[in-house]
Amino acid sequence: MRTTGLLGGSFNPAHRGHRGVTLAAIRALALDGAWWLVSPGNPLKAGARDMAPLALRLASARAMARRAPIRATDIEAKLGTRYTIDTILALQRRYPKRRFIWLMGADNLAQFHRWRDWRRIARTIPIAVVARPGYDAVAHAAPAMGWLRRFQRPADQAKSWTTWRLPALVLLRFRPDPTSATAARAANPDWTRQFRHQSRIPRRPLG
Ligand SMILES: Nc1ncnc2c1ncn2[C@@H]1O[C@H](COP(=O)(O)OP(=O)(O)OP(=O)(O)O)[C@@H](O)[C@H]1O
Ligand SMILES: O=C(O)c1ccc[n+]([C@@H]2O[C@H](COP(=O)([O-])O)[C@@H](O)[C@H]2O)c1
Repeated sequence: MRTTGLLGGSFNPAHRGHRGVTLAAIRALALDGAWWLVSPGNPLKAGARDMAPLALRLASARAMARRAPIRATDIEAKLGTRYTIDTILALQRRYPKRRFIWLMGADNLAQFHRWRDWRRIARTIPIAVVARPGYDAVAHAAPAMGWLRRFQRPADQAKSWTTWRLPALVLLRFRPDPTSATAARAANPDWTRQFRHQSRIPRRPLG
């Protein structure tokens, strides 16, 4: 049984924080690897004016995932899903022999109650939340935590996540990484330029 972490995101662009927290989560959860689901469009960010085209965000994610057990994918575009609940159900159907865990940063936990069918997501897949600088208090006070807290598992048992009854939530704390795509865009507003020539290269399918 292969175990895979799923990190959904805009990756506008991908940065070292994505790579660092994914590698740390792979270790903490004893995963075989992780897939980055580069979103065709976060439903809560519809109309964001500085959102680069999917092909360029995917190219940046592939570059950042290089030489790591991480696959950067546009699988949501291929599946035709945009809402996380639909993506998870489709992936579980398509890969019945694989066990998935949903990874997200603490900032996303603060918004989680606004996601479509968020309680159903928690009943469908275990969730690992990664601490993010500045979001500790926000995450603990997150509206979704009012319901999720009772399903929280100790971080020192994280490696046994495949045995957990759902819902199950674990809060992982590594050395917090302050990197963000907002800061990366501010430092390099023209970041898409370096990926323009790579964005049409096809990749082998997920195994
Ligand atoms: N430095 C980080 N520490 C912990 N989690 C992170 C970090 N950077 C990104 N993530 C998580 O990775 C996922 C995808 O993030 P996303 O692509 O939106 O990057 P971002 O840096 O949060 O972007 P932006 O600054 O544009 O909001 C989210 O679950 C987010 O919480
Ligand atoms: O399903 C939803 O309603 C939903 C609402 C907001 C965000 N998400 C997902 O959350 C992930 C993180 O998005 P982002 O833009 O914060 O990187 C990404 O996979 C989105 O598709 C999902």
